[in-house]
Amino acid sequence: PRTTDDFDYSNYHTIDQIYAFQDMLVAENPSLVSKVVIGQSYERRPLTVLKFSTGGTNKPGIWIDTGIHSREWVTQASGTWFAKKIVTDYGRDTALTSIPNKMDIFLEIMTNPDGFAYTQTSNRMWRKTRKPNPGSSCVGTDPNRNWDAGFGGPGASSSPCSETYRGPSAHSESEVKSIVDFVTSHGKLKSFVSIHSYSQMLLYPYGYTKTPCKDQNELHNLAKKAITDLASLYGTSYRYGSIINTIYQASGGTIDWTYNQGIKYSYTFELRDTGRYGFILPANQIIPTARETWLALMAIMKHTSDN
Ligand SMILES: O=C(NO)N[C@H](Cc1ccccc1)C(=O)O
Ligand SMILES: [Zn+2]
Repeated sequence: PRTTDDFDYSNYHTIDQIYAFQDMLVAENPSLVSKVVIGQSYERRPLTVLKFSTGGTNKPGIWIDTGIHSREWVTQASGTWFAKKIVTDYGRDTALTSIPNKMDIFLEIMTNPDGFAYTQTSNRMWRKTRKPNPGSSCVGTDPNRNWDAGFGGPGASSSPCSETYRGPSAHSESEVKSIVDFVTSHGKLKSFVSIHSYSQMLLYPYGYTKTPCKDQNELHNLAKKAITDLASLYGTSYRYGSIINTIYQASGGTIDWTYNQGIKYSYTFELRDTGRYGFILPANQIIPTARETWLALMAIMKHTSDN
């Protein structure tokens, strides 16, 4: 496609097509969108973040990532649609326009590019990173267990062959450490949303402990509002609650770390479906999934912007 207007949002794309999309979007919208490279993957692919900003310095920010688990293809596809939605609605939709006027939005679409490339060439069901593990024939670390939040506790594996291998140490994966460094240096993120599939859930901290997070009531009520907005479009029903109570115990998870950094509005989405297709969601569900999820994201971004 020559422009992001004729990019096919209703289909899955290759890693190169998604990188090219990001560059096209920046080129078409230089006053709103820029590309920040926050690091490199193990195989030296750039970790690119789209920044949506109306300028100014030291503004608060909102972070959204998709594709941290590479096989969850509807999330990178939805992230692409979100990026186009922001530039389309800015200056046209009042609710959206007020967000970048107050806060920068950071969107990392390809958060695990090595794993994503691997799902396209070798194993569609690949989840982890692609860094080899010394002393093992098994490759990769689960980037949703590698964060320094209850790291190494119950709900992660010490075996390199496990899908939930936590890695040799917290932040050992460059795909994770690059975000850690970005979050730390930015210092003013108010919301952090990490998007996975599947199960149709909206989850907030904690996963590593049953202890309720201090903002549990507010996060629970906001989650309820967000999934109600989501359901208003096609009736898609989501469950919501803390990670440990809603899905299972998991240690070293992304949003447990971001929440403990003081980023109050930390959420994980589990997009469609509930298991009929699972990670192999038909492409004709990409746009409906992106549209309904956007309503929930708008609820979270509006609440973040107002508080
Ligand atoms: O894998 C997915 N979804 O794709 N999420 C599950 C559950 C989860 C969600 C959020 C934080 C920690 C754990 C996982 O095992 O990582
Ligand atoms: Zn996942």
